[in-house]
Amino acid sequence: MIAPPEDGRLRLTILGGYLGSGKTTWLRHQLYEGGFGKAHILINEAAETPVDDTLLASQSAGVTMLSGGCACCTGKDDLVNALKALCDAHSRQKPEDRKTAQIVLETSGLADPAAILDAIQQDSVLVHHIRVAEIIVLVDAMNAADQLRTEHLGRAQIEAADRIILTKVDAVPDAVLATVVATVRHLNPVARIEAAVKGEPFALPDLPAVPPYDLPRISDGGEPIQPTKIDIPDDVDWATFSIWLSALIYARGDDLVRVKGVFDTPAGPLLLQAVRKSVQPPELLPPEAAQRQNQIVFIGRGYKGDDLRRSLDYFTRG
Ligand SMILES: Nc1nc2c(ncn2[C@@H]2O[C@H](COP(=O)(O)OP(=O)(O)OP(=O)(O)O)[C@@H](O)[C@H]2O)c(=O)[nH]1
Repeated sequence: MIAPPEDGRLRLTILGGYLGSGKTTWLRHQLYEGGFGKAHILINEAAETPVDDTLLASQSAGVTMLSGGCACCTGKDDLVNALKALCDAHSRQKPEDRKTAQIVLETSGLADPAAILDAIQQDSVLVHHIRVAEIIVLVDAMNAADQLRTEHLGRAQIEAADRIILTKVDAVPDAVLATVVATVRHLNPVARIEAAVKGEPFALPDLPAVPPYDLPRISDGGEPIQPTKIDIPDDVDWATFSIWLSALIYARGDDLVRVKGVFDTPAGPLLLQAVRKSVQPPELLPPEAAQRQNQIVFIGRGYKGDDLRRSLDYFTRG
């Protein structure tokens, strides 16, 4: 998609990418560097998980959480209404502020950016007030092989992009990176391909010419990926909980695509997360996140939420 010239409409950037691909990390860095000016941020998380707004609030003009489901399907109306509200506010701004105003939509990891673009273009009000400037899609170089072989959505996201940013390139050897680049290029021959490490731009090295991953034919009709939120009891024994969580991720990491939780600790709210079997170092959050503590969200397929709850209960209570 080629962005039309400036025409007084409010500029929107759609930031997509599969679950855990690094969207919040990248956006945080861009906002810190002033990359999107003082943009208004719309966040649509797959599981009402509770942290991205606190991570992004301080560097933006404002943050709106869209928690009524994925913005490309069940949450489409919420997205359209939120965009209309922002258009209203934009039309009341002073002319000099209107020129620089913009929106960044961080989609849920389960959203197809093409469907979001379609929803905007199909709305007779939005199409006159919003200009979709760019669709940026982040691709996790560490997990791309698994995701692209098995997830139809991962491929659809890449196909929809104007710009693709490969993330976690610090964690993969050049041989893997070369195959990821070849695969992304095969899926979307026209998008610009860049790379980043924890949000910082990273110059791609000269990579050998290699064939793309062999991608089997898959349909998008498989078992849907679902979020399950579990409240962790305040009196949980943390050592036992950690063992349970590690064992669960080790045993079921291929089904649990994403795990994200915020826990109350004496040092403040602590964010714990994993992308498939890769558990990330814990991160202390700003104190505002404290109201959402002791909740963990699992996003995946092939298990029932109640089974997870029972397993945790059994393990931690003996
Ligand atoms: N090594 C490495 N880790 C990264 C990089 N970018 C992100 N991460 C880590 O990957 C994990 C997921 O990053 P997020 O930014 O939360 O990903 P997301 O796409 O916003 O996740 P969802 O909103 O749940 O889909 C975090 O633990 C990040 O620290 C990177 O370039 N290198």
